[in-house]
Amino acid sequence: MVRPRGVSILYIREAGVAMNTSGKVCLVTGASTGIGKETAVGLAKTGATVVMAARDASRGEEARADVIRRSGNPNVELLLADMTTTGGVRSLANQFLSRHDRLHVLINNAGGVFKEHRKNDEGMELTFALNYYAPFLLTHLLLDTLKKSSPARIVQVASEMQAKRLDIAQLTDPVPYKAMQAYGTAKLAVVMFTYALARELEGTSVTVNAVHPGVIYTPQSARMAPSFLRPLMKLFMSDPVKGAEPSVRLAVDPALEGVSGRYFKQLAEKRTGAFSYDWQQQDKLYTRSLEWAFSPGKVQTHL
Ligand SMILES: NC(=O)c1ccc[n+]([C@@H]2O[C@H](COP(=O)([O-])OP(=O)(O)OC[C@H]3O[C@@H](n4cnc5c(N)ncnc54)[C@H](O)[C@@H]3O)[C@@H](O)[C@H]2O)c1
Repeated sequence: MVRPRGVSILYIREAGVAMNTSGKVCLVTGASTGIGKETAVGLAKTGATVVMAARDASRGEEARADVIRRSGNPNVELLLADMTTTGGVRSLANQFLSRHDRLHVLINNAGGVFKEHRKNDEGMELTFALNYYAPFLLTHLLLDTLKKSSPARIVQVASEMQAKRLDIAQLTDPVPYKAMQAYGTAKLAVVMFTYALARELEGTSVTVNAVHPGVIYTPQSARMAPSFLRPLMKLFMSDPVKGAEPSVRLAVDPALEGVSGRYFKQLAEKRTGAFSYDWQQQDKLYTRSLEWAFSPGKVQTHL
């Protein structure tokens, strides 16, 4: 492995924490733009090997070169996958495992809103597939490796925009489809998954936390608004460097060692809605998701 130029312990000014991550491997999804790309820069600055997952080869390569240039760390890799499909997520896990037998930090960052109702080949609506199911599946495909590498951390990039409750029977293909409602439901599911997984991982040294990155001007937030409003949004919203700070901190701050099953609004721990803490609902969601992922014949989504 090539050592990053200069130092192995860096002071991360943005996150305000000192850490040594050289020799550690971090995987960041949705790393070619926005918060994910800045998270890759932040982690690369700590000296870690950073594996960036992206969908598009040329955008991904461009982003990788930029992360190397800005961090001074040459140990930055790129993997390609479309995370709206089960095959894409499995391919990402396989590509990762064919290169690495250790994973210390998994940042499930890829996300977005599909304005139109679209489904993947398995009949799963795409906003749900990308924001909830992809992180669920990827985490499980990499869980043994995370355990083997522990202490290890999983960071789920959620959102403040969480639905108040969810109906498991309606999850995979909500009808009628309302884009922001589907996004809020998927992000609630991510938070509930975080709490359930933290319980599953009790007794191990693998932690999992969810985070709201703030209100950040990125390609995704820009796409959600009419073009005439974008300059104004850019003026009043935070930039992606700020949006990456919470993920970087949750990934590597030594003060958070052992902290698990929590939700952070930027850098502060917060409570989420009452429904998210209902462990019976969490378990229902978890069990159903395991069936989609690992029981042949049950991947079809109408339940
Ligand atoms: N920007 C905000 O204000 C805000 C607020 C709350 C939560 N978030 C969350 O932060 C995360 C990052 O979003 P962002 O704002 O940086 O937006 P972004 O559009 O810059 O980043 C999203 C990333 O996900 C990737 N992605 C999208 N579809 C994909 C697919 N099918 N396969 C693989 N990768 C795919 C994109 O390539 C991109 O790199 C998302 O999970 C988003 O929901 C953002």
